Amino acid sequence: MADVAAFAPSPPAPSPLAPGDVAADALLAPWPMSPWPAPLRHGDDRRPNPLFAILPLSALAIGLVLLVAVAVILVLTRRGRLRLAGAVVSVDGDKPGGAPASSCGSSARNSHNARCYPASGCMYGGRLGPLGLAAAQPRSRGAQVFTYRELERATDGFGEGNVLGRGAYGVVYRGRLGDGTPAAIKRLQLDLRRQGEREFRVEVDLLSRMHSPHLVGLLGYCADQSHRLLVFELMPNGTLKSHLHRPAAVATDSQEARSPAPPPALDWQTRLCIALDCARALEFLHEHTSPAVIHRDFNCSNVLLDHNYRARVSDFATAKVGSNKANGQVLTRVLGTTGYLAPEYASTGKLTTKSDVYSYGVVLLELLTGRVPVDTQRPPGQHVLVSWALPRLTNRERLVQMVDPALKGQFAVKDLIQVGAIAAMCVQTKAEYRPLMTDVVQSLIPIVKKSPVMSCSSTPARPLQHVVYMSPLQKQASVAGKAS
Ligand SMILES: Nc1ncnc2c1ncn2[C@@H]1O[C@H](COP(=O)(O)OP(=O)(O)OP(=O)(O)O)[C@@H](O)[C@H]1O
Repeated sequence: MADVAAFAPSPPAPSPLAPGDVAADALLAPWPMSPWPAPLRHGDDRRPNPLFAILPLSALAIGLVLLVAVAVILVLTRRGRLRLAGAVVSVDGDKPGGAPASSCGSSARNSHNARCYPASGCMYGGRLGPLGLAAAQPRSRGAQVFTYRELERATDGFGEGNVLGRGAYGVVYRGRLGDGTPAAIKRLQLDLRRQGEREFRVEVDLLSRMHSPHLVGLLGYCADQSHRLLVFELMPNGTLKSHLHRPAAVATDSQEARSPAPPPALDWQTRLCIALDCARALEFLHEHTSPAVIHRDFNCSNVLLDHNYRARVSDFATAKVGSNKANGQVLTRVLGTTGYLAPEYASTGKLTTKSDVYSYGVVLLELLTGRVPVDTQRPPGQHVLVSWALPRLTNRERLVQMVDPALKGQFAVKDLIQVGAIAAMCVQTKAEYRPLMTDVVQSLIPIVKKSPVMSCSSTPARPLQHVVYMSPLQKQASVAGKAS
């Protein structure tokens, strides 16, 4: 009877029905839908159904098993993610199968300010297939969301004194974020047709997912009402253009116009390091992302230099995520900068990663010669850098003569010939003959490494101790300089 007492219901509340009515009521509907057996009623002397004891216990056991299963799945998923993230980081290294120069393991030690995010959402990172990684990774981690007021405070109310430069889509200000981080804050000018909105979205979308030490980092953004701002890592040494083409930069860059003295010309070693950094940036976009990203506006004002003159590629406003079609072509309206456009892209709008390779070749020529891509002030035949340089790149004597006079002959002719050959390949008229950026990287690595003062992370703005090459004219000038 003890069993019966245990399952006996509490005394019924006083009922408005007569005793006979209660019985009739119970007969009509004894919990018809319930899976549980009906409890014994007063005066019922049948033994209780044993299911009463078994079912709650089995439910408890099933619950426990489910909990353990969920916990195991969570642990396995997390391990898998970490492995994927490790692979993302390792794709950007020097050694084909070894530890990457800029991997997380070495990034803290490297003085070139390498950044990587082992657990961040690098949707496009790694040769890991287009969808698997995208599905496994969170969308974004690094980019913070700022309010307009925060960025207004960071730039002293967007004061003219903080202007770093002006681009087609807006003004870039130097700023200091609330936590003290220096930043370059780009305030986009949206016109009535909200032009600039697409560019804003593309930059946020791509840069918050792609992380490479060779791309400028997006710290955050602001989309407060009609304001659109992008917050980048500050690159203290500005654009490559401002170092290579000083007079043009002074005319357009108010910040640098106020600088007391122009910085010394970039030396040969620094130029080689910049060339390699840029090649790695494009290699990352083309080969280590899926689908490939085509920068579409690679030029020397989109190459920014950090405090060690290490280069990072910026400005993804017009970047295009390549198609997965077999021929890898994207048909698009022609955007980009005069003098850097690949001929097939300029004439037909057919965009491929090889269009970026051509633009890279032009930048390489600028590094070698110190000339701008198009200069109508020069004598006839010398207006367009590529057409002027191409026949000279394969002739040793003429190649040496075309080198930037600011280098004062301080370069190794052997290296020059090799770099000239790479440039010649990149600016070939036929896109299919141009190399892949991976090939360019692999060709540049030994040239950069074998240099006697090789240290891409050292401060470069100092003359080399040894003169590797000096033309007779330069020798004369040097002797005259020393004598005076
Ligand atoms: N992260 C940064 N750190 C330091 N300076 C920067 C940074 N980003 C941009 N700048 C400065 O701001 C200028 C304008 O940059 P922005 O990206 O808006 O235009 P651009 O690339 O020069 O030209 P366009 O957008 O028309 O192609 C640059 O030339 C550079 O001087």
